[in-house]
This record gives sequence, C-alpha cells and structure tokens, in this order.
Amino acid sequence: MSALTDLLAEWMPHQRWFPGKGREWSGITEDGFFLDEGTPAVSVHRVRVTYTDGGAETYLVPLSWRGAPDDELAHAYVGAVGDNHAYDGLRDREATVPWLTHLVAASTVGPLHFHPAGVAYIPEGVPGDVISGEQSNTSLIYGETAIMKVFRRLEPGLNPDVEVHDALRATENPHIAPLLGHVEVDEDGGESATVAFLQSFVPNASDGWRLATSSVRDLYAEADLHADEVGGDFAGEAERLGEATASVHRDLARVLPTAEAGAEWYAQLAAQLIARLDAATAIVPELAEHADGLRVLYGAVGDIAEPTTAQRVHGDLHLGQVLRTTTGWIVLDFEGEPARSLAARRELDSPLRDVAGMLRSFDYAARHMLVEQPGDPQLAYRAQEWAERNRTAFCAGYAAASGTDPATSPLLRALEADKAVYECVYEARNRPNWLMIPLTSLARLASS
Ligand SMILES: Nc1ncnc2c1ncn2[C@@H]1O[C@H](COP(=O)(O)OP(=O)(O)O)[C@@H](O)[C@H]1O
Ligand SMILES: O=P(O)(O)O[C@H]1O[C@H](CO)[C@@H](O[C@H]2O[C@H](CO)[C@@H](O)[C@H](O)[C@H]2O)[C@H](O)[C@H]1O
Repeated sequence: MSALTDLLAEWMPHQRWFPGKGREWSGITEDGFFLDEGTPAVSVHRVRVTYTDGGAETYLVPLSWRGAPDDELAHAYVGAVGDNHAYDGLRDREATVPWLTHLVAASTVGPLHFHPAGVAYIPEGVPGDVISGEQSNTSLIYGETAIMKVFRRLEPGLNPDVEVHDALRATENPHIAPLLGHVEVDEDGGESATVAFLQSFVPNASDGWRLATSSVRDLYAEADLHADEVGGDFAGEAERLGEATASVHRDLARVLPTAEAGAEWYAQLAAQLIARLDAATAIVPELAEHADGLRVLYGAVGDIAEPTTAQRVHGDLHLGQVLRTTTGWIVLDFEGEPARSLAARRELDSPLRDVAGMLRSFDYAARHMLVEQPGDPQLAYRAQEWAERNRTAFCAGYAAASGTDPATSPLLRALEADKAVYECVYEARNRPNWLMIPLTSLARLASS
C-alpha cells in the first residue's frame, strides 16, 4: 500500500458517508488526479475498497493539499504524505471553489466531465459549505444560490436525481428546484458514474419533517383538543403536498417512459414484495411474527385485475424530502431508496409507491415522540388521530389534482407495508430505538 492508501484506510471508516463500517477490508487501491494545481491543490481520488466477504465498492474522495498544517482546518485533517498535508477537500472551503469554476467552463479534467445545464446562473468563485446532517452523500451550499450533492459511492450509470431533474426541465413544474449541472467520471471499460449534482438552492424554506413534527408537538401539548382544533394543524399543508405530488407524477409520466401494467406486472410485484420481506426478516427477526399476515396482503396484489400505468416515480418520498417555500412545496432528491441498486431505482413503478412513502412519513411524524413515552394510551390515540387526519388530507389533495383517489386502490396498503419493511431494516441499521415505529405499523397492516 502507498502512504496515501494507508491514510485513507485509516480515515474513511470514520466518515459519516462511509457505509462499510464493521466489514473487514481485504484491500484498498486508489487513482487520483488534480482538479486544481493552485494553493491549495485539489485532487480527486477514486478509492476502491475490497472486503473479505467478496464485496467491492468505489468511493469518491476529494482532497486538498497544503504545505503546512492549518489549525483552522483541524476538523478536516486527513494526514500527511511526506511534507504535504491532506484535508477533506469538501470541508476545506477554498478547495470547493474549482468545482463550480469547471462547471461554468464545461471542462474535462482527467476522467471528470463537467456538464452545466446551461439554463441558469452558476455562482462562480464562491466557496461551498457542507450542510449538517450529511448521510450517504455530502452536500455543499454555495452562497445560498446553489447546492451541490457529491455522491460518495460510485455506481455506473446516470444517477436518477440528475436524470429526472434533467427530464423535468422542459415541464417547468413549479414543485421542482432546477438542475444547474452535473459531473461524471469515466469508469474503466464501463459506463461513466455520476459524481455530483448541482441544483438551485431554495432559500427561506422549511422541510416537511420539521413542519409536521411541530404540528404534532402542538397537538401533544394540548390535553383536550383534537387535531383539527389545535393551532398548528398540518392538514392544509398535507393536502397541498398531495396536489404537488400528483403534479410531479403527471409531469414525470409526460417526459419519461411509461408502460401499461397488467396481470404479469402485478404477479412480478407480488413476488418482489415477498422476496423483500424474506430478505428483511433475515436482518430483522422481529418481522417474522408479521410474515403470515403480510404474505396474505402481498398475495392479493397478484390477483389485482385492473391494469395500471407504470412510470418513473420519486422512490423514497418522505417528509424530509420536501421543502415548504413561501409559494408552495418543492420535492427533492429523486435518487430512490439508497440501499437499492441504481438499475432497480430507475425501474418503472406505480406512483402509489410515493403516496405510500408519504403516508408512512405521517405515521412517523405522529409516532416518533412516542418512542420516548411508550405505553401512554392518550398520546397513542392522538398520534393515530393526527396521522389519519393528514393521510386523508394528502390523499384528497392527490385525488383532486390527478382525478384518481389513491385511498381506494387495493395496492396502496401493500406498498405501505413494503415501505415499513424497508424502514425496519433502515432503523435496525441506523436508529435501533426507532425500530418500533415501522414494527407497530406493520402489526396493524398485517392484521386485517
Ligand atoms: N435545492 C435545495 N434547496 C434547499 N435545500 C436543499 C435543496 N436540496 C437539498 N436541500 C437540503 O439538503 C437536505 C439533504 O438533501 P437531499 O437531496 O435529500 O440529500 P441526501 O440524499 O443526502 O438525503 C434536504 O433535506 C434539504 O434540507
Ligand atoms: O437519506 P434519505 O433521506 O434518502 O432517506 C433515508 O433516511 C430517512 C431518514 O432520514 C428514512 O426515512 C424514515 O424516517 C423519516 C424520519 O426521519 C420518516 O419521515 C420516513 O417516513 C421514514 O421512511 C428513509 O426511509 C431512508 O431511505
């Protein structure tokens, strides 16, 4: 191993975006090139990690280089190679500037290709700041004008976030933040991978999770009032969110492929739901007690006779993916569920997938405070009431804008259950004390 791979092998497992924690490494290789040779120099590395379990992943690691340690960058320090000191290139503000300079110039730098969308102003010369709450990607805000998401794990193919935003440009849908550009990297002998995605930053917005949970807090604070009587009622917002979701679905179906989905499609879907349940039960054994009920629910999907239209969808719609601005809701992050392969995330699906995702999110917003106070029947009753009220409002808004009431579809319940199964795996891995939220919902969904 080189001095740099030694450093990276030490540093990467401590990074929030690195999901391979706990897996034993069998090797690490990297290839890098300079994005900017000024001061600081900025390099970009493709780092390939192989695991003893046979798996392998490639990560994108931008670094900045300085001739002497800089105390102000201590939080971003990676280590020294000879006399040069390496820093996390996305947390060294000066090192974030060249990304937008190259986008404006539509440059090719080594294997990196910068593609400006050519529709709106890109804030050149401004440094970017990493947003808090980094998860599998790292996002930087540039001057409250643009936000760049850097995809850490490289997968061949166009990222659905770029693909969908690019396609939606022609529709001028008011519920989307415009794409400003994207960056790709060549992959040896294969399809290139998306490295970064630049989008207009939506200022003065509040995310749906924050708004919904403050409404729930207001309700919990009132001993005797019902959801429709409390000041922070969310139902009007939920209804407008339903309308916005339907509007985005309509435009997705206009600009991206659709397919008629009949008996064969339903049969395949039923098989996928069952396979996902089986895989999840191997990871979360608590799912086993709901398996029989869920199999009945999923089996019924295979019997649905009414054909539908499959189309591109959001794939992971929840309250944390929507922003309320002064003029309405904006839907973000069309990447799909991060745990699925890129090909699976680009498959055509029922738009009810997203409706189910948002209904699950109302359930989460209502119940997450119960994690701290389990067994309080009054709060549990109120949580149920809040979730029901907002589910109904969301579906009403969706129905008014699309002409189809999602609440009447036999598929909706099965897709809600499927999302809750996915959430069980997500929570078991990331927030074990929240596992009871999807498990409680599954007990209800599987029992009728
Ligand atoms: N265009 C935007 N304008 C304003 N804030 C944004 C924008 N895009 C993302 N954000 C903020 O960044 C957060 C993370 O963005 P997201 O695309 O969901 O990234 P991730 O895939 O890492 O979850 C969002 O919850 C939102 O608060
Ligand atoms: O990181 P992403 O935003 O792409 O999504 C993942 O993380 C989400 C949590 O941040 C997770 O969402 C689940 O928790 C939310 C509350 O934190 C809740 O509103 C969602 O309904 C629930 O699914 C999402 O599933 C996961 O893919």
